[in-house]
Amino acid sequence: MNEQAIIRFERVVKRFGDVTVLDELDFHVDKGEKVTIIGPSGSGKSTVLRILMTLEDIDEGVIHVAGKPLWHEERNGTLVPASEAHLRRMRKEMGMVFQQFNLFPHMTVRRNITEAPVHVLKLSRHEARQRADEYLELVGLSEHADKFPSQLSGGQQQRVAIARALAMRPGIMLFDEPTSALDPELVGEVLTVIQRLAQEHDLTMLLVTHEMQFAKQISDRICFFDKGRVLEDGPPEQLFTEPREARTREFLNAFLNPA
Ligand SMILES: Nc1ncnc2c1ncn2[C@@H]1O[C@H](COP(=O)(O)OP(=O)(O)OP(=O)(O)O)[C@@H](O)[C@H]1O
Repeated sequence: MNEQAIIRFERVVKRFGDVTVLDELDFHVDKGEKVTIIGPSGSGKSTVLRILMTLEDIDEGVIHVAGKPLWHEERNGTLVPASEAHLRRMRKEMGMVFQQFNLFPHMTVRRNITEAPVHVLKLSRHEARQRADEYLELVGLSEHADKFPSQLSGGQQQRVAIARALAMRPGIMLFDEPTSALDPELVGEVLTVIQRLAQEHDLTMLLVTHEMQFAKQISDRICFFDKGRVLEDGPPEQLFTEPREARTREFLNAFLNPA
């Protein structure tokens, strides 16, 4: 067992009806590690992130986040299903950036960022505003603070979504295909922000992306998912150039040399 792990899945099963999406998944991310999940469509990549954000529950197994069970609580030495209060506490450990930016359309950019710190962390409006401005600067959008999301490009909206997640100061950031809804010319600005975060901040990052070149640059480790399990993982220089498994090779060949 890996004691460094800040995220640890142990024999996690997730089913949707008759379909087993995660099949006794063992998976971990160490503190400070940048990990990218790649794999075929339907292999369970997004489900892993959605389970971590408590948007989906699990059928079997145990997940630990920051040393505590996520979907369970310890009562009298045994694990029982987590209460809503426990899930709320655990959610604060993580921030998530979705494919669709999910900003509140009727709020300004700054307000989008201050809402959760005020309501969840109980910061004063003044503190939350200062914090919002700090993160808007980090994502290069200070001059857009008073605009509404519809007045921004997709790339800018996604950078606001990143600032919004960071404003909760989570130890772990989850990115679910953060550039796949963007026009190609807007992908770079979002990747640049994520890359800067990876290099300059002491965050644990777990990313699902089809941007292989980017994954190679920022990741400490790549996990190849197949049928709800990690088929193989390794540092990018190894996994992209000398994958051990035939399935990984097939996937990478099809991906890097589409017909
Ligand atoms: N809420 C749901 N209800 C029913 N089935 C679902 C639900 N969410 C996901 N699935 C199914 O679970 C499987 C895994 O989905 P998931 O989104 O995790 O795959 P993925 O590896 O992220 O794929 P992609 O690269 O296409 O996004 C898919 O077959 C999907 O159709």
